[in-house]
Amino acid sequence: MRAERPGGAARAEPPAPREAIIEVRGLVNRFGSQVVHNGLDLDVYRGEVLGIVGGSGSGKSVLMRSIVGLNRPTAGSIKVLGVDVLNATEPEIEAVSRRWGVLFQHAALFSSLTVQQNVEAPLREVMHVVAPLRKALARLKISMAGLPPDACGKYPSELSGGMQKRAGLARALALDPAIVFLDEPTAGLDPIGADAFDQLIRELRGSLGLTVFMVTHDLDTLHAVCDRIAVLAHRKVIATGTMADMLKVRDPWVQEYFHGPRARAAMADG
Ligand SMILES: Nc1ncnc2c1ncn2[C@@H]1O[C@H](COP(=O)(O)OP(=O)(O)OP(=O)(O)O)[C@@H](O)[C@H]1O
Repeated sequence: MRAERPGGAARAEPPAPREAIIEVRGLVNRFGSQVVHNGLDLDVYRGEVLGIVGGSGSGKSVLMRSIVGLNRPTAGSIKVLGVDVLNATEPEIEAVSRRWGVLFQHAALFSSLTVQQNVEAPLREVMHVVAPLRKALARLKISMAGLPPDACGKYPSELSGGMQKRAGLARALALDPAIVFLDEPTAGLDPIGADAFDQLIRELRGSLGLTVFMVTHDLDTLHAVCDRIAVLAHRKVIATGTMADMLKVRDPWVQEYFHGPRARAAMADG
């Protein structure tokens, strides 16, 4: 929307302030003598796709697991959609966790259930949705994830890696989440499958207004899908910004990662 100046010339309105829907402050994660995070701060803004990068073992998965309640941090605070998840009551945690979906690295589907049953599971267990509606909603999510109708009756072992990821995504979308957490969504996919998955994430973000928190090593994905990148190193988030911002960061790991030949190829393809 544009406002008219008294003189008639159009003036752009200032951008709306960004709303942080995940706020991590002073996060510490220690396993025995190993300190993985030490005073980590991070904000994730509503509607953005944030890519989390960092060397192997830098604590990307531990960060994601801490936010979704699968890892109890040693210290710090985490707010998701305004809820202090480390100090909330059980009903508060249950309510807020319905508002996010998680796609784990290996999709983590129940192997003894069909795709349809996998996607129905949260609708049945969390929302107690009655069978006919549950089946219809599951079919909708499966199609939103780009799977054909005949995938509904298949077991995970009958699907390709890319289809398993899509089924995992369909399950993550089951409860109409505000936030989706993706752990290495394109790992193990061939380049065409990875591109298609990138495109799907972009489309879903656009159509559903999702906020996406994505752990990834995939430079093409960072370039194609992410609005912002957060770099984990030295037990903290050492830089956040766009791909262009990353090129200016002086840390040696960031320089090597974003200036290397693979990064140049990803930029050139974009
Ligand atoms: N439950 C746990 N108990 C002990 N150590 C753990 C636990 N979870 C994670 N770690 C350790 O924390 C460190 C960070 O692990 P994490 O899986 O978050 O790394 P990452 O950045 O996701 O790595 P990668 O890119 O290789 O997947 C690793 O050294 C790992 O061994």
